Amino acid sequence: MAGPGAGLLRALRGARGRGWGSAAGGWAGLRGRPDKYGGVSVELPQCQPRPRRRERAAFGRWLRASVAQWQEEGRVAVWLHVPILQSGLAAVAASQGFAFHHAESGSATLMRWLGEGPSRLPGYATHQLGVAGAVLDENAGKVLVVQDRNKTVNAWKFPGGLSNPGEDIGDTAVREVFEETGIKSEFKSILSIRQQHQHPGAFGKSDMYIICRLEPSSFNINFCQQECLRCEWMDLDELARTKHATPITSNVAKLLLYGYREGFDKIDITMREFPAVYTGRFYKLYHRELPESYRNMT
Ligand SMILES: NC(=O)C1=CN([C@@H]2O[C@H](COP(=O)(O)OP(=O)(O)OC[C@H]3O[C@@H](n4cnc5c(N)ncnc54)[C@H](O)[C@@H]3O)[C@@H](O)[C@H]2O)C=CC1
Ligand SMILES: [Mg+2]
Repeated sequence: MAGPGAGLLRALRGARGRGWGSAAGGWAGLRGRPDKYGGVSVELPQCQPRPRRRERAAFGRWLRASVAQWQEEGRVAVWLHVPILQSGLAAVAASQGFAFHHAESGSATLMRWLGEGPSRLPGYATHQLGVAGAVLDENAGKVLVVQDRNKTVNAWKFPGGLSNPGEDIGDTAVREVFEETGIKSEFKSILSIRQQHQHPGAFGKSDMYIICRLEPSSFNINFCQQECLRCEWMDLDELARTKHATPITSNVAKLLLYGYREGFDKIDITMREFPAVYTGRFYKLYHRELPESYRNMT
């Protein structure tokens, strides 16, 4: 058979080459992969075109029989990974008690709890992370501030933005400051963390907003016209007093001024890096200064 339907039919006929006459149709060859929590995970094949009524009906029969089998085996949950072009199968699964757990650009993951009592399956991402940089020129006592082009109230704030997947906090601050203002800088510490729920800019999810202390290594502003209306080096003392700043910016400006005058050790949450035991990667631990005698305690 030629044409775009060939891949789908081949995939659906499965490893054993069973035809559409059998109850499960081509899905008979598809197997679930057990996970360590007692659940089972199924990847539906990537194939085109969209499933028609006959394929959806065969999938529904296969799913019903498979779920009954997994229940008999004592499995507590089913995870179903559905490629976006097969989204019609998500509707079939929904009619059998499945619900969306999360989606990436090319696929959706559905879940169904089979265990006793209410579902104990964990939710997906609950927060987005925004990071801003308070870049302080210590010689001049000036701090870098911007006004957002897309906000109705033009209050001063620190340049910043959303973290990319897999990006460290300090790297987001340095990148966003450079993209929005053209200023190069180095991460020194975390100054504050704001958590806000049901955030309109986070599609109703929670928002974590971290402000870092950065040290500049360049001083000529070349700000992004799309994102910013204005960008300036402002006296830190003035930023701490002005009414034309967002409340978080005002509070952190006061904190930064206190550290500038009395010593950054009073305000800094610094970072140390450690090897992660399980993944073989490194993680970053942020905390207030810990004296050497405590660090090396055994
Ligand atoms: N209190 C403060 O001083 C402020 C804090 N924040 C925090 O900063 C972080 C986000 O910083 P941003 O500078 O906003 O991020 P960002 O610098 O990564 O920019 C986000 C971009 O996405 C665009 N965008 C956002 N939603 C969109 C949508 N629905 N459709 C089309 N385009 C969209 C925006 O116009 C902007 O260009 C958050 O954590 C937020 O809570 C943001 C503004 C003020
Ligand atoms: Mg921004």
